[in-house]
Amino acid sequence: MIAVENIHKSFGEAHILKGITARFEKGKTNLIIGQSGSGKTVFLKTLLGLFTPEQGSIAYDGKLYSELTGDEKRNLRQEMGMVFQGSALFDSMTVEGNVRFPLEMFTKQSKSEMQDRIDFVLKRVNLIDAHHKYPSEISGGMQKRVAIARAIVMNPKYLFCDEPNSGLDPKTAILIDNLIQEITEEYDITTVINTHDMNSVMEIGKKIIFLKNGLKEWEGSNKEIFKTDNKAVTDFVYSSELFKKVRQMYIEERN
Ligand SMILES: Nc1ncnc2c1ncn2[C@@H]1O[C@H](COP(=O)(O)OP(=O)(O)OP(=O)(O)O)[C@@H](O)[C@H]1O
Repeated sequence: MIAVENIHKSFGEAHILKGITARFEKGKTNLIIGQSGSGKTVFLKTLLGLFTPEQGSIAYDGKLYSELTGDEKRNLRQEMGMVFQGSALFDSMTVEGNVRFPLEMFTKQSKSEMQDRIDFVLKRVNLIDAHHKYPSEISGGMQKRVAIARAIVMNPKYLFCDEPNSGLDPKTAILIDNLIQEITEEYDITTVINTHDMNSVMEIGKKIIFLKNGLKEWEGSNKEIFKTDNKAVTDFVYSSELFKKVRQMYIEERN
């Protein structure tokens, strides 16, 4: 579980995060949604320890980040997996090489231990025949699977995903969402996902934090988001005609 209290982050005069308090639960897919520029990426990077907030606190499973020693902070970083927007694979490395990279960087495992772990995580993300291919030789959906395999190879307690669906067709996007959800539940990971994708909200939004202008405007689940009368949330969720119709049907059914 990650508990955030009153987080503020500015860049010069620009006050981006204006006092966010939130909890991200273990074994759940926690989604951060909000319009472009609302501060989602800055928030995610702050949770990852890439940005230092000027005010407020973050506790990882009860341990306050500000009270950790340098070694403890390094250990914590190794417990964090990250799936970047656009996969961010190393083009010059094979699928296996990409997944091996964190193991070589951060562990002293033998070659055979590494190979066992690589085989295990690639199988877990349903990539069996792609070990020796290069990123340019596989599809976008397969690249995401490699990025997920690389993110979980160190057995993380925390998994952060920035727009994991960007660039994927809707069907592949749902498969990737479901994979992230299954892995989160199976390994009891605290997963935080930044997304614009309303399909993701509906499919895996077990807990949703809606940001507006650097503040938490609303929180709830995918079931609750359809019932809310919060105008900022409904404007965001129902900006598409399809979702407007879904809401209308929901309201008609309710009456
Ligand atoms: N390193 C930085 N230095 C200065 N300003 C920044 C920095 N990173 C982000 N910002 C500003 O913070 C604001 C919020 O940006 P952020 O990337 O968090 O938005 P977002 O909600 O993730 O948007 P999107 O959905 O488009 O990715 C923007 O105005 C952006 O210009």
